[in-house]
Amino acid sequence: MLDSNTDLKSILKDPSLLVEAAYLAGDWVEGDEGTFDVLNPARGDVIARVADLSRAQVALAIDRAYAAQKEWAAMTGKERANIMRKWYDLMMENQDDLGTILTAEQGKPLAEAKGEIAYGASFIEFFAEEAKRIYGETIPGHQRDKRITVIKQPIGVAASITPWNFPNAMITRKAAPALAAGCAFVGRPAAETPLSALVLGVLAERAGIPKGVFSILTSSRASDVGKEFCENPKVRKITFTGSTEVGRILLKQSAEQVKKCSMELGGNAPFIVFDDADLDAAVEGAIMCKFRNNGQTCVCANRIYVQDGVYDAFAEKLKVRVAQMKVGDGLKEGTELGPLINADAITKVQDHIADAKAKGAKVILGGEAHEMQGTFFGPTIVTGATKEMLFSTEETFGPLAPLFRFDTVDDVIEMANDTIFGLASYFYAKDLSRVYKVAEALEYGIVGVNTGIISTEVAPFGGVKQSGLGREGSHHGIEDYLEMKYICMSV
Ligand SMILES: NC(=O)C1=CN([C@@H]2O[C@H](COP(=O)(O)OP(=O)(O)OC[C@H]3O[C@@H](n4cnc5c(N)ncnc54)[C@H](OP(=O)(O)O)[C@@H]3O)[C@@H](O)[C@H]2O)C=CC1
Ligand SMILES: O=C(O)[C@H](O)CS(=O)(=O)O
Repeated sequence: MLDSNTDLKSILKDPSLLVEAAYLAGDWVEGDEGTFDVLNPARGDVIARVADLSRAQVALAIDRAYAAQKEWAAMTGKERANIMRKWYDLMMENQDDLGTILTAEQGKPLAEAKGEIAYGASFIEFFAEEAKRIYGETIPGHQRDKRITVIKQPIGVAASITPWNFPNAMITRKAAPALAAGCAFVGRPAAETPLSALVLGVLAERAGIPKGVFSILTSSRASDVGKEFCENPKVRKITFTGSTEVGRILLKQSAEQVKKCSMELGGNAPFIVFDDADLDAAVEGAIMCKFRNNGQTCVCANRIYVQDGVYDAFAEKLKVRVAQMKVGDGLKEGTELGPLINADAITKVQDHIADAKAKGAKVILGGEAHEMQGTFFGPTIVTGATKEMLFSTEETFGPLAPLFRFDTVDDVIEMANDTIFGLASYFYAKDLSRVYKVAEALEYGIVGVNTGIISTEVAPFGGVKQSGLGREGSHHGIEDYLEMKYICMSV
């Protein structure tokens, strides 16, 4: 475990995986703007000083990506797949170290961090296989002498901006389909979590991904990098995961050059427990769904709706289970809830609790900063939640579970859909006709039925309404990196 006398390198099996230079088109470079600090959220101390690239360096990476992409796209799908497969293997061989680096900079418990590495790697494995299956089609001609063929080609250079909450998987979920399609990839990781991104560069280099095809561009100036990505004509695709607010900025900036955009934005997931649900299973599902990554996940349950007849029983069972959850340093054995990412995250949780209390909600568990101080916060449950409270309209992004009471199926569908967001939703019920009715009525891109975990590389992940554009993962995920070309031939 990391303590104040031990640096991060010393607890890695392969210390060369921890790098502070940026990976600019196959070269490891210093930042023209110096360095910026990476903190361990569990302790608040500096664990690395990472290259702070200038906008000109970002532009250079794009130039090189643009040049390298042609040769990468010219390879067969199988050639690209073989290199990507090696990249996947290296990630899994180094899963422990990658997990340790992730926990040290992001805070989530080590078991969860290792789980994220396997999840992140699964996108590389999956899309490496898809590289061989980028099929076109033939369409019967509209005239006797016409033959119509449709081919799919890589868009070109894809630029990605990703958040701190899944510092590995949010990058691989974009880079893997991009590379499989034959695009080059330039990625800017969140300033809070650049180390998990840079190690992907180390392993990409070891796997033999050609210079220029994959870059990790660390910078403390998110908006400068975002502008370069959107304004540089050599970038043809913008892919983003993060808040709806920043998504809107990137969409506006991309409009000038009509760039293709994929947006995986905020959520406000309803989690519904009907009176015929298996309550114990619903409690376990709610815990996984709400407290995964300490609530800092855009598919986390944000509003928990419980039907009148089982409300009190569910609240009591949830309280008993959540009270047992162990809060601590993610690198410490047995920790189930790590710290939040920073002080702003704590403030947001506190604001949501204070607002709910002022409007009549009752805190039945937690509600206060944890005894460990810093950015630790005790898991919290409030009852008597109503639509006037802040968490009805805003993502809390923290360990707060508000319980709303409802009466009928129609009531809860109306409440669940009463939001600008539409990413993930969940419900627990047994009655089959109710299951179909509710699954169809929820205005969300993802519906979990009798499960609190829906993330997998084989399914299309994404939202409707202001939760985003496009889908990531599954065979659909590669389409966002391909252009369709129709060839009309007269014979
Ligand atoms: N969909 C999801 O998975 C996520 C949703 N969110 C939601 O957003 C809220 C705020 O979290 P936060 O991390 O601040 O999310 P942001 O949307 O602000 O950040 C996500 C990424 O965008 C970068 N960024 C910020 N501003 C710009 C800009 N103008 N141009 C280009 N890139 C930019 C950030 O960089 P930097 O880190 O350097 O600021 C980060 O890499 C959360 O509470 C949650 O509700 C947050 C994260 C993930
Ligand atoms: O893949 C996931 O489970 C999530 O994408 C993480 S997030 O984007 O919902 O936060």
